Amino acid sequence: MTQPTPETKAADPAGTLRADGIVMRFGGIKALDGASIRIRPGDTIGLLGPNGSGKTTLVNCLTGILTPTEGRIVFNGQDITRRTPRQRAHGGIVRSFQNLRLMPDLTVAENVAVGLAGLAQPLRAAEWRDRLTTALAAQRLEPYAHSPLGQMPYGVMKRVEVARALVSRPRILLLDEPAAGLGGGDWEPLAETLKTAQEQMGFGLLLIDHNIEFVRALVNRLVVLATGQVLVEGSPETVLTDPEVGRVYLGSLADA
Ligand SMILES: Nc1ncnc2c1ncn2[C@@H]1O[C@H](COP(=O)(O)OP(=O)(O)OP(=O)(O)O)[C@@H](O)[C@H]1O
Repeated sequence: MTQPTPETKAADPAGTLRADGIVMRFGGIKALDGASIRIRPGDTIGLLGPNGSGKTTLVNCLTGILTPTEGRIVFNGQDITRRTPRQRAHGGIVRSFQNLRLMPDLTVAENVAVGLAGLAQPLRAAEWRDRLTTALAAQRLEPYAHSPLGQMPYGVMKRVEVARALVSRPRILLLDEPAAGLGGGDWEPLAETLKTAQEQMGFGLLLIDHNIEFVRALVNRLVVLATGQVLVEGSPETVLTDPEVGRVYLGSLADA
């Protein structure tokens, strides 16, 4: 089995987000049991694991929706374990949600612009427009900018959700199942646009998705959770051929 690599704090570059030894209890349930992860600027990491293994809980701890029972969240060398989601978003830790939180009666551009509403500093009009235009272009949404979102195909809606996260220029982007519900090759435009945006903007990306092809198209490192602990981490090639990962996770996908 591939062992998680011990990583030293001293090696963290500026803008690194890390979770150290996170335990999260919900009453009698231990959703996380000492999980650690490190996301550096420029990293692209896929977080995999069976249903209920703690993936969303870990992301919720990283973004401040949950305060862990034990362990620390550190960003840019500072302990942010008790900071609110809003404070973390102002620092550049941005997420999208597993279920779309879009407004179908507003246009595509208006939905993307919602991502600018919570910025720490109000933007000048020119900068506001520039960010919106860049985010729409990054997700190839210009042709739909002025159309009501509710009339768009599902694949476009998923790209709107990502553009809404990109518009705030994240340093760390956390995506929870961005390709969920995209059948066939419908995930490919999302993977392409996201990859290009990540390369151009240089943010650290942590991605949860059960679509292994989609994840492989985007990430250069995989972390597999099982029962709230990191089972394995490493390159996609190493992790996906690990017998333990096959048994605990990939087997469950085949059964689904
Ligand atoms: N708010 C909560 N209250 C009680 N139990 C919770 C809560 N949130 C998560 N859990 C439990 O914690 C465990 C981990 O859940 P989590 O949603 O993090 O798993 P996951 O790996 O994201 O699963 P999935 O792939 O199905 O989204 C599960 O047993 C779940 O039922």
